[in-house]
Amino acid sequence: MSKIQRVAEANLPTEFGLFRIVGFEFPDTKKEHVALVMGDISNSEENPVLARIHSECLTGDALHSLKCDCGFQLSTALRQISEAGRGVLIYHREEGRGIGLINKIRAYSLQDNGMDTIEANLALGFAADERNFKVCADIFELLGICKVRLLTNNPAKIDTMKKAGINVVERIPLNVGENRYNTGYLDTKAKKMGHYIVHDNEKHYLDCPYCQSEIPNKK
Ligand SMILES: Nc1nc2c(ncn2[C@@H]2O[C@H](COP(=O)(O)OP(=O)(O)OP(=O)(O)O)[C@@H](O)[C@H]2O)c(=O)[nH]1
Repeated sequence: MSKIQRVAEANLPTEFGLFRIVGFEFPDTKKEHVALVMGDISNSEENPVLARIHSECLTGDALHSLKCDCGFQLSTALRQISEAGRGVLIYHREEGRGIGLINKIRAYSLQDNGMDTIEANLALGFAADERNFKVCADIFELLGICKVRLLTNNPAKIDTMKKAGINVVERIPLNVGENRYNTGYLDTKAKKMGHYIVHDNEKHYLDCPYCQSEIPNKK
């Protein structure tokens, strides 16, 4: 498979401020991803860039679903980047953890009947997570970024970045939008996928190797 290429860019005013939107495309498959960029990101070696890898979730990001935390994470990440005046959000077009929108709806139907988010994927013949985050490392590279402070609860994103040569100097938790419709989903991600989800404030400090410096009063 060919490597993704940077193919287009323009200004994108948003409710969180003025971003540049940069478009990326695989020459052979025409598969597209985008990044929203704010501020001067050219000097990440000296000043690591606040960054978010956000996988596509039409239901959460655009249709205000409460079944997941995606829409809340998207707006919070854009707000945090805007407040910092500098950062990048990669909008990673891997809907439904890579199974696509219609299959995610099929998975939701199985969840309506009692399965959790992982069991539903497996029952449909997919892996728990079909995403490939390597393309996001390639996008960071095309943007000239080598060091990031990553907004995420997902250890797989950090591992893939590190293996691909993107230095994650800090993990910044993104625990927002918990509600009675997504508590089970968040629990499953924590228990079965190792996500650093916090219900009580201490937990992720203890579990997350990237957050050790934040442990209050740690000896
Ligand atoms: N298959 C499936 N996908 C889901 C479900 N709920 C949400 N998703 C998808 O899960 C993905 C969540 O993306 P992210 O929020 O970037 O990733 P994450 O793995 O939760 O990691 P962080 O948010 O960075 O902690 C999106 O692609 C959603 O469309 C579900 O029940 N089943």
